[in-house]
Parts: sequence; structure tokens; C-alpha cells
Amino acid sequence: MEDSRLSIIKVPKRLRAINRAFTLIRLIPMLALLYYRVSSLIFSHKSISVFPWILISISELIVGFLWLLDQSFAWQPISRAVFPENISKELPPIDVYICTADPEKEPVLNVMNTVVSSMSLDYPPEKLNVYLSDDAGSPITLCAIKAAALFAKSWIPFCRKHKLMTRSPELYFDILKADQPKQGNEFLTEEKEIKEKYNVLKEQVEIAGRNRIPPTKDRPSHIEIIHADDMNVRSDDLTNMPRLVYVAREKRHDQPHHYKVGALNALLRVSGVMSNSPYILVLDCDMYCNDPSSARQAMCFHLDTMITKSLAFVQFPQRFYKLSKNDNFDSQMRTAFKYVLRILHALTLILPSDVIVHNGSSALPFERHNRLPQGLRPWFIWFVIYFTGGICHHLFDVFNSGESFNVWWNEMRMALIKCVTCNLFGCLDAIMNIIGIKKRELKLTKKAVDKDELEKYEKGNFELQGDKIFIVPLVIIVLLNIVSFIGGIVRVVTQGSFDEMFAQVFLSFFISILNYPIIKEMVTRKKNATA
Ligand SMILES: O=c1ccn([C@@H]2O[C@H](COP(=O)(O)OP(=O)(O)O[C@H]3O[C@H](CO)[C@@H](O)[C@H](O)[C@H]3O)[C@@H](O)[C@H]2O)c(=O)[nH]1
Ligand SMILES: [Mn+2]
Repeated sequence: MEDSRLSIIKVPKRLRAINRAFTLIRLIPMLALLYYRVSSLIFSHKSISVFPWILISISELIVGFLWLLDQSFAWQPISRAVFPENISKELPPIDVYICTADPEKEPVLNVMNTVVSSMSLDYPPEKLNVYLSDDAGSPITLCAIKAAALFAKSWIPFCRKHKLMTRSPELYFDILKADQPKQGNEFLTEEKEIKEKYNVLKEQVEIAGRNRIPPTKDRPSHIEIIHADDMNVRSDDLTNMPRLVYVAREKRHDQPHHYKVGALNALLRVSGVMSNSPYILVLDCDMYCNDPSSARQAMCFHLDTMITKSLAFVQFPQRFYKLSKNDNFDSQMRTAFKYVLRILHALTLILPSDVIVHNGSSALPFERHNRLPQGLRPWFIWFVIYFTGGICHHLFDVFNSGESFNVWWNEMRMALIKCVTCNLFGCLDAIMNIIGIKKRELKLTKKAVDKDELEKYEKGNFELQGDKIFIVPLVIIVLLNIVSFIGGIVRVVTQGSFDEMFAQVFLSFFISILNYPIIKEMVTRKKNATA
């Protein structure tokens, strides 16, 4: 019985015990500080000013609440394993939905790589139907998908024959080639041939791209079957391909189109008529399936009768490729994938995707502008325990997932940056939306790579060129901390008040060195501007 299971869940007991210990270690100072804040207010100390006291109490309450929510991830960690080889039932059909919206912002060649990689999934081809929704209704994309289907006719058998892991041709030829095993002369000759064919596809897409026609706001729908195999083809034939369909839904300038959701709705209706598969795999135009067995892996959950009753969807983690060694921006998003996602199942509620590790530093900076009043001194130790406890837990978690000190450092910086940029503006946006001041809008993210930005990123330099509204609070926080640090040092030297100034000096120093890449970029920009 044991051997025929499709998936198992393991609970790492040692990790669970350590996580719980850290939670308790921080819960005690948290409660002590809560008591301190409230009691000081009620039995009114002469030394406290009520308004800042209330402000800081509220901010600590918020951090405490977020921290408490965060503990649910640590409380019951799990890891999963799947066994697709144990699937004994016949595999059900899948419809793959890929959405693209703009050939300028979303390079067409990359979209074709997503299409080709999903067509090459290790899944019976007669049970796979790939639909591309093109919200731009662009002739470039239509032309490119035809060329991509032709290329797939050679690429898919090549991948199957040599059991390749990387099924996106761009990635295969570009960065991951080194990972593939070399398999003799025959393999190398075939690989050379396929590379030439890929170059032809690249060229065709480029030529199609020269013909720039501005998108129209009004157009009828356009649905075209790009490839469909003969029903009589044997399913074990290596050259067999999934069905491929191009869909550009109708658009009218006075009708809301509801962005990606609208596109998915249109795909539901089109695929409902053509294939009507019971399972749907949704991909953005820049997502490659980096493991050809991923659809089979998902079926390990969907076909398990014990699980299906309470299962709505299976989510694969989204990872970025071509990460630089430095990874200054914490783009690998370790916390989201190794810490949060794998334990989400233990919860019945899903949290926003931008979950960050709160190490307490977000509330403490408020404190640094106050000198330590006499009454605070005995309580100061609780701040220290809470703060260092958070840092130690985070450090442990990073090392436990096999990462380096540098990753820990970058994650801390990004957690702080997110607090004053995307989290702050995300909250403001949501509030304005709820009270009706601002309409919700979706801005398509740019997927094309900017050479200068890439170079900076690879060198480990920070990019301060984004939206000013994001940069300003960040720069202010960094400058404030530098000023605060210098001011603190001056007072220690001139007044000898090290005891009182310790918190200010330490925290502002810590935040300043944490944000060293930003300071470096600010100085470089200033130099370049004056040169
Ligand atoms: O009118 C539109 C706008 C967007 N898209 C497609 O929607 C996808 C996501 O858009 P993108 O700008 O890449 O959004 P991101 O913020 O990068 O994507 C994240 O956030 C989206 C909105 O929450 C999710 O749908 C995505 O899966 C998630 O990766 C892309 O494939 C677009 O082509 C359309 O099809 N039609
Ligand atoms: Mn995206």
C-alpha cells in the first residue's frame, strides 16, 4: 500500500521544535512590552508624552499582529514528495492557457518559448491542448506562433528522444546547456541541427516584428487552430504534438475587457467547445515549465481520491532564472517559496503573495529618535530579546534552507525596502480604492530586458531609476538613519551620553550598513550628475 502512494507529506520534527522555541522566545518579550506600553499609559509616567507613546504603541501592535500571523508558517512546517510513476489510472486531458497582451512589452520570441515549452511537457500529446490568448490581436504573434509550431515539430521529438530537462529552447541553448548530459556524436549532430532550426525561428519572429501595426481598440475575435494531429496517429509516436490554438478575443473601446481575467474567460469558452478538458494549466507569457513532468506531478494530487475532495488547485512556485550571484534584490524570493508556500497547506487561509519575515526592525526605528528615558531602561532588555530573537530565527531559517549569510543580509534589506515601498503604496492604493478616490488599474509589467539595468544588476549595483514615488521614501529613510547615526555619535562624544544614545546609534548604524548598496548608488549618481 505504502509503495503505491502518489504523494506524501513529511513533517521535519527538529525544524518544527526549533521554530516553536523561537516563537516562544519572542512571544514573552512581545507580551512584556505590550504590558509596558499599556501600563505606562494608564499609570501615566511623567516622563512620557502621550501622543508619540500612542503612535509607537499602535505601530508595535501592528508589527506584533503581523509577527503572530507569520508564526503560523513556522509552527507546522511540512515538505512534500510526489511519485508520478505510481499513477495507474489513465491521465486526464489538460488545457493549457497562456496569456499575452503586448508584443512590445512582452517579447514575442519569449512568448513562443513559453508556448513551445508547454507543448513539450512530458504528457500524452493527444491529452494536451495549448491555447494562446493574444490580447493585442497582433499579426506579429500570429505569424510567430505558426513558425513556432513548425519548430516544435522538430524540437518535441528531440526533447523526448534525449529526455531533456530544459524544454524551453531559449534557456536550453542560452544558459542551461551546461546542465545537459552530452550523449555522443549522434546527439551532438542532432543538437546542431535543432539549433539551426531555432535560429530560423528567431529570424522569422524578428522579421515579423519589423512590421509594426499599432493595435486597434476595436476588432472582431480571431480564433485559429495552428496545429491539430490526425486522430488516427498512434499515441506512442514521438512526432505526435499537442493541439495548438491561437485566440484573440473581440475588443471594443467602450467595453471593459477585464485584463487577464477577461482573457481567461474567453479561453474558457473557446476551449470548452474545442477540447473541454477537466484540468487547466494557466501560465503567464513569461513562464517556462522547467520540469517536463510538472503536469504529471500535479496529477499526483488531483488523482488522489483522499485529497481531491478538498483540493481546488495545485500551485507551482514561480522562480526567476538568470539570477546574479549577488542577488541584491532578493529575487530568488526564498522566504516566499521555501518558507511560506510549502507550509501554506497547513492553513486554511491564503495570505498575500508578498509575505515577508518581520524581524521587528520595522517598529524599532521609531524608538531611535527618542533618548532612552529612565523608565525605559529595565524594559530595554525585552526589546533586545525580541530584536535579536527575530534576527537569529531568520538567520537559522536561511542556513537551514542551505543558503548563505549574504542571502540573509539581502533578505533583511529587501524586507525593509518593501515596508516603505510596495507594502506602503499597496495599502494606500487599496484604501483609496475602497473609499472610491482611485480606480483600480492594471499596468502590464515590462518583460523585455534592458541592457544597462541587467549590467547593473549583474554587478550587484542597486537601481534607483524606478518610479520616483517608490524611491523618495526609501532615500529619506536611508538619509534619516545616516543623520541620526552621525547626530548620535556627536552627542556621545560631546556629552558622553553613551548609555542614553546606544539604541539610536546602534539601530541607525545597523540600518545604514544594511542599505549600503543604496547609499553607494546615491553617491555614484550624485558624482555622475556633477561630472
Ligand atoms: O490585458 C491584459 C493584461 C495582462 N495579461 C496577461 O496577464 C499576465 C500577467 O501580467 P503581468 O503584467 O506579467 O503581471 P505580473 O504582476 O507580472 O504577474 C503577477 O500578477 C498577476 C496579477 O495578479 C497574476 O495574474 C500573474 O500570474 C502573476 O505572475 C501576462 O501574461 C499578461 O500578458 C493579459 O492577458 N491581458
Ligand atoms: Mn508577470
